[in-house]
Formats: sequence, structure tokens, C-alpha cells
Amino acid sequence: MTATLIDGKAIAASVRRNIASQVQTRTQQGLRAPGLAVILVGSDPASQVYVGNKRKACEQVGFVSKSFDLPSDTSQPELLAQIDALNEDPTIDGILVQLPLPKHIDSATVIERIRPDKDVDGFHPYNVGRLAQRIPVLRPCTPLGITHLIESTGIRTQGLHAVVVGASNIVGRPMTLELLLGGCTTTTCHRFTKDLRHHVEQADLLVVAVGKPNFIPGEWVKPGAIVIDVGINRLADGRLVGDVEFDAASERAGHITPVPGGVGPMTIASLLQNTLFACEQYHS
Ligand SMILES: Nc1nc(=O)c2c([nH]1)NC[C@@H]1CN(c3ccc(C(=O)N[C@@H](CCC(=O)O)C(=O)O)cc3)C=[N+]21
Repeated sequence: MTATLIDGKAIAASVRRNIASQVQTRTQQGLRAPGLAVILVGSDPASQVYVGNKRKACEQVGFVSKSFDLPSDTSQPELLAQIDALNEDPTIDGILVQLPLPKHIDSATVIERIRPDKDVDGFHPYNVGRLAQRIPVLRPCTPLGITHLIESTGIRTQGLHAVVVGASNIVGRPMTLELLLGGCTTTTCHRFTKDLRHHVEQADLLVVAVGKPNFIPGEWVKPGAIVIDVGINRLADGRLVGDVEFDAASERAGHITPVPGGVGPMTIASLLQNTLFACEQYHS
């Protein structure tokens, strides 16, 4: 069996076209374009690339994007003051603080300072709580993007056994909440899980977000499963690989996401969707 590829790049491009046309409709009606503020503290090269991609995507769909590049020695009170100013700025619908933050800054405090109606990452406890209670509003971008990728296969998720490997606040946990919302029976695996292989082998739907190259052997994949690989790992030779052994997994899976070109581009598309949502539902 050879898996069908889930083309995240193409699906994300179609989401972006749809957003661009909605923005055009707004501006033709004399309404302002959605505004996103992206804050980067420090100069981690990977973060600079991601932030650059987010800013580019914003401009492509006609959003107003405001960039704040703060030095790595920015104090926590200074960062909070910047967030307060953006919370009050009526031209800003979304505030994104790129993670990870330098060690002297407490990310939970920073996330909680963003007004929930501008939290387009969906990380504020208010937004996570809304998702947990099945009344979602702004949803974490990577799990939201993955939900759209799964929908694109046309497979109904109700009753499937979904296994999420990784339990981070930004991917694993909210992913499990999305899958519960979709009617899956869910298992969340993490660093203390015993017999990971046993759980993975049960998965009709497998989402892996651990950040270790080729962490999941292809032979663990259940025949016909949907496999979503969130990992983006750069090898010594410069190649990008996911957390799943792609070639071997493709022999068994029914559908699989590639790396690159899978989950990553959808994460950015979801950020744009959330920003448009905040603009139209909260600030218009
Ligand atoms: N507050 C916050 N929100 C985030 O959403 C957030 C964050 N912090 N910190 C870092 C992670 C990472 N992330 C990615 C987004 C897009 C790609 C992406 O587009 N990847 C492409 C290209 C990969 C490459 O060439 O490096 C792909 O997979 O095809 C990857 C990773 C968002 N994150």
C-alpha cells in the first residue's frame, strides 16, 4: 500500500486565496483590513525565518502587519508594556509573540497578558478553555490547521482511535482537544508513556509532535492510518525531516503529510484565519 499525500502547501494556498478575497470584500466595503502584530524577542535564526514567513503571508492576503523586533535583553515589564499598547490599539486584531522566549521571561505571564480577543495563537487559557468545553473561538493554529488537513481527506473522524504523541501546550494538548471535538477516542502519549509502540499501533489517526527526527518507525503505523507529522527537524546534511520515518510509514499509511510542505504551511494559514476571525467577530 502506498499512502496518499496530504498536500499542506496546496491546501494552505487555497485557504490563503479565500482569506485574500474576504479581505478584498471588506476593503471594497470601506472597512479596514485586519491587522496582525508579530513580536519577536531576540535573534534565534529559526524564529527569524518563521516570523519572516508569517509577515510575508500577512501582506500577501492584504492584512496590515506590524513587526516588533525586540533585543534579547528586553525585560519582562518592557514586553508586557508593548503588549498593553497593542491590546489598546484599535488597528490591531491579533498579537503574536513568537515562542520560545528568552529564559528570563515567563511565557505563561506573557500569554495571559494578551487580550483573549486578540490571542490569534489561541494559547490564552480562556481560548484553550473554550476549546476544552466545546465552544471554541480562537483555536491554537497548528491543531486547527491539522483539523483542516484531516477534513481534506474526506474521512469522517467520529469513532476513530486517535493517538497524539507529544503533550505540549502549543500542539499536543490542544490537538487532543480538537480530536475529541471531532468525535475521536483519544490517547495522548508523552515522555512518561510506557510501551509507546503499543499505543501507536492502535492509531487510526496518528499525530506526532515531539521534535525528534524519525522518532516513529514506519512499521509501527497501522495499515490505512492517517499520519500527521508535526516535526520539523534539520539534519546535519541540511535535509528537513519529520518525526515519522516517512518512506516506511508511506508503505502502510492510507494518508500522510510530508515534511516540509505538510503541517507547517497550514499553521500559518490558520494564523491568518484566526486574525480574520478576530477582526470580523470581535472588532468590527
Ligand atoms: N507564538 C508562536 N506561534 C507559532 O505558531 C509558532 C511559534 N510561536 N514558534 C515556532 C513555531 C513553529 N511554527 C512554524 C510555522 C510554519 C512553518 C512552516 O511553514 N514550515 C514550512 C517550511 C519549513 C522550513 O523550510 O523550515 C514547511 O513545513 O513546509 C514551520 C513552523 C510556528 N510556531
